[in-house]
Amino acid sequence: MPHSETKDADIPIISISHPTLEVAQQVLSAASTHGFLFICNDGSILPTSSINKMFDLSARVFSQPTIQKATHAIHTPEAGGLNCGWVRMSGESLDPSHPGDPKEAFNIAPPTSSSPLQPLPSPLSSSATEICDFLGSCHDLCTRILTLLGAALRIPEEEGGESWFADRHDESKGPSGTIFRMLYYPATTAQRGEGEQRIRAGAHSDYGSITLLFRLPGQPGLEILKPDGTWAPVPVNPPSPTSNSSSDDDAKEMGSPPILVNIGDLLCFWTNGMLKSTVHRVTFSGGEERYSMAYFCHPLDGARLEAVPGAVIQAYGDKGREEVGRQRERLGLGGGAGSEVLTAKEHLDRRLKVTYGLKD
Ligand SMILES: O=C(O)CCC(=O)C(=O)O
Ligand SMILES: [Fe+2]
Repeated sequence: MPHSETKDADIPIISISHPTLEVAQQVLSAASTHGFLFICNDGSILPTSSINKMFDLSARVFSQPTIQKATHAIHTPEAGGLNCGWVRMSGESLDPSHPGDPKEAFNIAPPTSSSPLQPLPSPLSSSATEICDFLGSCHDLCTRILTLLGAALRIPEEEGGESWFADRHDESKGPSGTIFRMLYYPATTAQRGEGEQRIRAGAHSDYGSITLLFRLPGQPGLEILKPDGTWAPVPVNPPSPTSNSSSDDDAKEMGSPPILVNIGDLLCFWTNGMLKSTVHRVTFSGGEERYSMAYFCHPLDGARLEAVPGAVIQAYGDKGREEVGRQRERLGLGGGAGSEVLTAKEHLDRRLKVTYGLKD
C-alpha cells in the first residue's frame, strides 16, 4: 500500500458520558488494539474554555525572555525539584538516539496534601487556582477511564474490582509521578522533504499509566507507529463517526476536539502486554510553531508493576509476555517479562534519567 504512511490513524472515538459495561469494553478494545483512543468532549468533562485558557497561559509563558524562564529551570529547587519547571530548547531527548528535541516544556506537578503547588513564574503564578482546577479535572477524567478499564478487565471484587487502577491513582493517599506539561515547538525554517525528516519529539512511549493529550486545530505533527512499521498521523479533529468529512478543516464547526488518550508503559506492564503502550513521535509537519499540552497520569510511587488479577488477563495468558519482554528491552529495563517487579517510582526514575541525561 504505497500511501499507507500518510493515512490517518484509525483511532476510535468513544463517549463515556454513560459508562456502561459496553462502553468499558470499547475502551478496553481501543486500548489493547491501538493504545490510543479519543474521548468525546461535550464540555462537561473539560470545558473548551478551560483548555483554551491553559493554551493561552502556555503561549504567554513560552514568550517570556529566556532569562526569566531560566529562573524556574527544570529540577532546580526554585522550580519545585525533580521534573518540575522549564525545559530549555533541546533540553531533553524522548528518543536518546535523536538527541535534543527542538522544543521547550514547562512541567507542573499537581499539589497534594503533603506538598503545596510548586513555585510558578509569571504569568502562571496569577492563574494558580485555574491551573490546579484544570489538573484536578484531568485527574478526574483519568480516574473515569481507569475505572472503565478495571470494569472491562473484570478484576474480582475482593481484589479491588473496577477500582483496582483508580485506587492506585488516588492522589489523597500519597505522592505520585503525575505531571502536566505545556509544550512549545518553535517555528522552523526546515522544509518538508529536505534531507532527513525533522523530528520535533523523538519516538517514544509514555512512561505513566495514561496520558491526556491536548492539541490545537491546524497544528498537526503527532504520529503513531503501526504494527507494520509505518507511521500514521493522528488528526486533531478526527471525522466524527456519523460524518465522512475530514479532520482539522472542520475544527470550528465541530467545537471542542475530542480528547486524545494514550496508554502508557505501566498499563502495558500491569496487563502482561494486553494494553498497548504505542510508540509515537512529533514530526515538524509544515514547520509552523506548535503548542500542545499533556497530562501524564502516574500511579502512587509505591504501586507495584505486576499483573492485575482477574479472568481477562488470566485468559490472555502468556500471549503478551513477549511484548512485555520487548518493551522492557526497549526501555533499558533488561530481562524478559518475568524479571524483577518494579515500583512505579523506580520505573519513572529510570526513564527520567535517560530522557534528561541525568547522572546518579
Ligand atoms: O506534542 C505532542 O503532540 C505529543 C507529545 C508527546 O508525545 C509527549 O510529550 O510525550
Ligand atoms: Fe508521548
